[in-house]
Amino acid sequence: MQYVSTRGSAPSLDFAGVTLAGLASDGGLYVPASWPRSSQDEIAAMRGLPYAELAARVMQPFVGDCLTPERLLELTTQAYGRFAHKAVTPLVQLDEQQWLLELFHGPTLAFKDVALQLLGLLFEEFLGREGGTLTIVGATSGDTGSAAIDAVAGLDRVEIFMLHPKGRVSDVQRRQMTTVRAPNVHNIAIEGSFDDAQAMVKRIFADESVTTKHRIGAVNSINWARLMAQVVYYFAASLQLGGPERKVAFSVPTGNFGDVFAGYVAAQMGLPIEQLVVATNVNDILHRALSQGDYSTGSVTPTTAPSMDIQVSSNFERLLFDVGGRDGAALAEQMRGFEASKAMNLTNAQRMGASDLFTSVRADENDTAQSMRWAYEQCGEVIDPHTAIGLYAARHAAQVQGSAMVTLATAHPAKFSDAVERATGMRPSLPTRVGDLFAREEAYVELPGTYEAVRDHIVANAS
Ligand SMILES: Cc1ncc(COP(=O)(O)O)c(C=O)c1O
Ligand SMILES: N[C@@H](CCOP(=O)(O)O)C(=O)O
Repeated sequence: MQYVSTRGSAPSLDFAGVTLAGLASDGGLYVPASWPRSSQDEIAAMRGLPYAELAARVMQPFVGDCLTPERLLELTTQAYGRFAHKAVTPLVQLDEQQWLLELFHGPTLAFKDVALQLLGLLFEEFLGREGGTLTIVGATSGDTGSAAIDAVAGLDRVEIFMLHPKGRVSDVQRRQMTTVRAPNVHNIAIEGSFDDAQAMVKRIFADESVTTKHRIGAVNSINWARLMAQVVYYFAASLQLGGPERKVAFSVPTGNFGDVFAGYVAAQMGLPIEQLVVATNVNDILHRALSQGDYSTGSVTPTTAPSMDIQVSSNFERLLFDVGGRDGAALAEQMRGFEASKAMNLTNAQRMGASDLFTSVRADENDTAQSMRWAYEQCGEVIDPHTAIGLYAARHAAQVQGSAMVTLATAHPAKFSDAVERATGMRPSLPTRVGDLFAREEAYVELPGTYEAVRDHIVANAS
């Protein structure tokens, strides 16, 4: 399997290459040169497989000959061995039509663990073969940071610098990052928003004063391997609910468009998906883009779902590339315009292409709280604000008769216990597996929100 850049001019790479590269050298994102397809019989034959085996089966075409099937299975078995639930991503039924897909049974209590536990192992595997080290620079609105740090803390060949927006992540999220004391982990709180942090990360990849000295890597969903691992749970849920014979719809709390793009990939692979509902909070650029073609940024409003407080949604570029006819030169031009003006209109082809599978719903803070209350009072389920936005969207999207609707439950409610308690009167407690988070000492530096300050700090501290 070869991968091409959405901006058309970076060299194509194999799976090991894209895993270590993160971002393409032309500023684009890597996608498979073509989508591997499975027949309905092949998909049906995956029913009943343990999660690690299903993962290896679904991911093998993307990995190609970079890993043998046996080695891939060893890695998925190791990655998912740390999950607290045997099913890894269990389904919970809410009513006749609504289901939750719980993605928070990993070590850091959010869906990011599903991909990052594997990505840490892939880094070790490929760096072990090639030699050398990787300096990871990442941006987080809370969950990617903790999951990535957990996955790479203590690794010999990897060092991580994680940027989070100061004061805009929950206490649990911050502590999950800043209490990890390993020599290869560096936490940075910047003045500004997640978008500011993400823009700095992308800029570092293009900064020769850094890249000539350090091999820069990515743990954000700009890294293809992240998305690939997230495709698997769409298969897992569908197969349990009668797929591939029955079509299933998914509602996905969305920020950087990675999780929902993984659903799109599952559909391209042949998994029958009825609909993908893009659920946003008041930072609703994706809702405006999908419903009106208007992809223009505003300022970011802090909400009770901080991990979705995002305006510039990295992976939307992957969708625009695929539904817009895979014209890298044209997309590069369109993205240059967007980067200059912070606004763009989708082309007709992009709008029409996206509307085949995607719909969108926006939930404000009131809707989010009400959704948490509904889940608790009507179904006995305590859910976090991000999941609540997904569930609100699932219940308000134009329904397709008869299909099961699965909301991705992206974080454990205890990561956002203040917001959950305010909405439901019930304070969720942290599972014991996260340990004594509030007793441990934190370590992080605070930097101004300028690129130069962050770059200089990384250069001065990278080994
Ligand atoms: C809990 C939670 N839900 C939803 C999202 C949005 O996911 P994505 O950025 O893949 O769209 C995030 C952040 O990525 C998150 O941390
Ligand atoms: N919500 C995310 C933001 C980063 O998204 P990613 O999926 O691109 O890593 C977070 O929790 O950090």
